Amino acid sequence: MTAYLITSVSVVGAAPTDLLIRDGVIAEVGPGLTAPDATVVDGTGLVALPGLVDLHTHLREPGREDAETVESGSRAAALGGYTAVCAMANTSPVADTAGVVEQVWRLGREAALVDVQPIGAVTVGLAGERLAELGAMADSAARVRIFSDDGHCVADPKLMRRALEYVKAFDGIIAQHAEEPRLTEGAQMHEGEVSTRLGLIGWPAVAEEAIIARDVLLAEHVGSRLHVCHVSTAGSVEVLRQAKARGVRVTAEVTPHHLLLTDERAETYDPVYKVNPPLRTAADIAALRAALADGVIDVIATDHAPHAVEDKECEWAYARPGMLGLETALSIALDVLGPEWDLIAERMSRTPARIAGLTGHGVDPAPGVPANLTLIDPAAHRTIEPAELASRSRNTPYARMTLPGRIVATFLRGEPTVLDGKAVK
Ligand SMILES: NC(=O)N[C@@H](CC(=O)O)C(=O)O
Ligand SMILES: [Zn+2]
Ligand SMILES: [Zn+2]
Repeated sequence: MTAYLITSVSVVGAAPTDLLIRDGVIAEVGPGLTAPDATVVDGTGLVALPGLVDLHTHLREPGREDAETVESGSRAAALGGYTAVCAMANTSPVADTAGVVEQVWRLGREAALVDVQPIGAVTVGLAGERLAELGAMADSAARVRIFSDDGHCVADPKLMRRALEYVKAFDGIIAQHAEEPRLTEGAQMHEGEVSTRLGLIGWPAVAEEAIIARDVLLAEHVGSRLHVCHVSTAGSVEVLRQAKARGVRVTAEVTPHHLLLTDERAETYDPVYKVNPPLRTAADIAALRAALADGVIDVIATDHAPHAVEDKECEWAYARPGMLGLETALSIALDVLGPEWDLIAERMSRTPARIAGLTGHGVDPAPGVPANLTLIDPAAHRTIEPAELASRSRNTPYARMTLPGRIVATFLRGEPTVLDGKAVK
């Protein structure tokens, strides 16, 4: 194994120091280190963060390898500064058995660009009718701890209750896509002034808020862990704030796009802006940003949702919802939060690693710690060109936008997956 000496790097915003990586771990931290056998990486002007961890990634394999594969999504993740991603279960076949989650886990190991932690489905085929083999997935080689029907809501309260009860035995989590389906039939975008003007059927904020309110009560009743996916409204933040104040075991995520983009994007009729939950209003964005700062929202998760050209470059009504996120998330966080490195490390690495139970991730560089880290140049800017992304899909909402920050290097257990801003393999 090659040793790496990263010189004059700011660790999570602190004064510059050197980091020596040897045998997969951080061997030494301190100014003026020497190591003749090590490859030197000049860290001047760069910030080192614990490798980012994404709680919500769609890798599309098995089933839609034309849109993304475990390998292409892993490469996109590494280029975005990630060292671990949790892969959602809405594949084809659905990841609702030990066999499928083990296949995804194995593909992740083979790609060896990030740690791929499969999420298991809550219900068979995401159909919302009966529980999947949660125990078998938990006991499998993939050691699944997070279960989600993401893409669909576990709408039946009895099933949701049983799922929460079931995973309690192994401290599992149910990650809910909060959408009351009866309130979003035919919905195309956020229900509000813009949807009225455009004449599109709206997806009301209350469809999300009603499910979160119900689920925090169920989680409280059962004493189980609930995670709320892609929180998008100010009202959801208030429900979560109250639940957390009561001590409910609930965590929540927000996506980069819900922190930046509003429903006015729909005026372009460009389906790249179609996503679930939909882009909301400036007031929602303000509430989400405040909740991220004060901890009511625990993490930024990408909801990286690659889609093939034919599923996206069509009429708005027929386009699939979802947008890319892995390669731009840190830049959006930097744009939205500013150089608040400790907060960024907390929301994008330490807390998601803790929620997912990924030991060895989400730990700041220090002697003896697994060398999972990313180096960012905060002063650099880059213009997003969809064709240059590592993802197999092109549906980024940030095309031709100039964003702050550039990932210079990412290390997974001491081996670079990205160097000089380029994927190593
Ligand atoms: N976010 C989306 O709009 N789409 C996701 C599913 C989901 O996260 O609900 C997808 O799988 O494409
Ligand atoms: Zn979802
Ligand atoms: Zn999703």
